[in-house]
Amino acid sequence: MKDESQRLNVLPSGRDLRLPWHLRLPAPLERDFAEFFRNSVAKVAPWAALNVVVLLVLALALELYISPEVAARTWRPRLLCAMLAVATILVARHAEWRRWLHSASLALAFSVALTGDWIGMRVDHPLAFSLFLQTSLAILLMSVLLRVPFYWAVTGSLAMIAALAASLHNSPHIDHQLALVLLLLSLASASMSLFGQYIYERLLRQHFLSENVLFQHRDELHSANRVLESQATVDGLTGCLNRRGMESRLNELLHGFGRGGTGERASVLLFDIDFFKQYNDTYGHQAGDECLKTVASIPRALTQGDKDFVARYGGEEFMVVLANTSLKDALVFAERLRTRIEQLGLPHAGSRVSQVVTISIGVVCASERVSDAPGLIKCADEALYQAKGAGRNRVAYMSDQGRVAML
Ligand SMILES: Nc1nc2c(ncn2[C@@H]2O[C@H](COP(=O)(O)OP(=O)(O)OP(=O)(O)O)[C@@H](O)[C@H]2O)c(=O)[nH]1
Repeated sequence: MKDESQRLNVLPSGRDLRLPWHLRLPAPLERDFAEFFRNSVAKVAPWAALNVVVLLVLALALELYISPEVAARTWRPRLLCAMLAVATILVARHAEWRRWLHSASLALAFSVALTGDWIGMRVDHPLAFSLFLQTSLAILLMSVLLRVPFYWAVTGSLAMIAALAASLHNSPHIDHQLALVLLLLSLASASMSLFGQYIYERLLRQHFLSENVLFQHRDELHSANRVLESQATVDGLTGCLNRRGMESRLNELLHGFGRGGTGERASVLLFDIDFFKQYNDTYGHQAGDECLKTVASIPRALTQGDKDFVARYGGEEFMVVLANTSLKDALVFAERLRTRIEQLGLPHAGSRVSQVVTISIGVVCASERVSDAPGLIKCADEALYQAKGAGRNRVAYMSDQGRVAML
């Protein structure tokens, strides 16, 4: 019972939206998410990188304030950071380079952190230790502004704090107590930013999953609609258009032909299998179905234009519409169709006109006189009726003047 309901419920449900605590999604979704994430990061990366440049300029101003000598010694690492920030902007701008975006962001964050540590070790000034706090700043930049994926951010933060600890250990100006305070401060800001990063990425993944499920719903609905649409316009037995499909295609094709509309001249052929009732009576209804399928396959194979089509008009009555075709050409087509079906040689013992299955055809071409679908069908029907009356297995047509004649 449960299996049955699962089978019927092909659309994803709310349960598919649940996200595990570790945030990882199944492999194909994870790949799509990575792409989605990079694109979302790309939107903020230029601003984040610009932010870095502004911070570097402010840091330079601070150094100049401390001593121009300090600034003179630190321009190289600052320049490297600025260059990396600009590189990050460039990477974010090109879709094909974006897969390097997170690596570029991490490189930038490391440079910011290491620059601070490096300068801090060399500046002999009580304010020097503030430069060590760039590790915390870099972690914040990386996690919040540059949006490095959570697991990368955790690894990157640990590496930066380890680098900070090593720098502090080697710095002659900073005593152990101050070093511990700096480390704890960095750890505290790193945990805060990582927590924020975790929440942010969770929300982003949730949003991505919801969108994904919505898209799946939309695709399922589209394909269901396509199936329904084709079921509504195609005849199940012969695969031709049904009457509804025929009417809409014919109206679309003619659309105001002869009255300044966008439609074009078309010829309509209506044909009917001769003595089909007797065929059914002689060979049975199932054989009758097979006969209908075989007969329908001939005009379908003969029509070539994109806009031409074959429709099952009624039980054993079919319609062929030839777009942009004159009456003369339509009559050539009709005669070829009649001959091909006769040449199939399907035995028809009940027929009074032949030993094999034959058809009668009525043809009309759109003109100033008749240019709409109902008018053309009526004329083709009238010609078909006369073809039957004249002995069947023949083509009759209605001229532009409205007279029916035999081919
Ligand atoms: N096997 C089968 N027979 C069908 C189908 N649809 C309609 N028919 C049969 O087609 C026959 C049509 O009979 P009529 O309208 O008298 O036409 P006819 O016997 O071909 O006579 P004429 O058109 O005057 O030559 C009927 O016996 C219907 O039962 C179908 O899908 N399958």
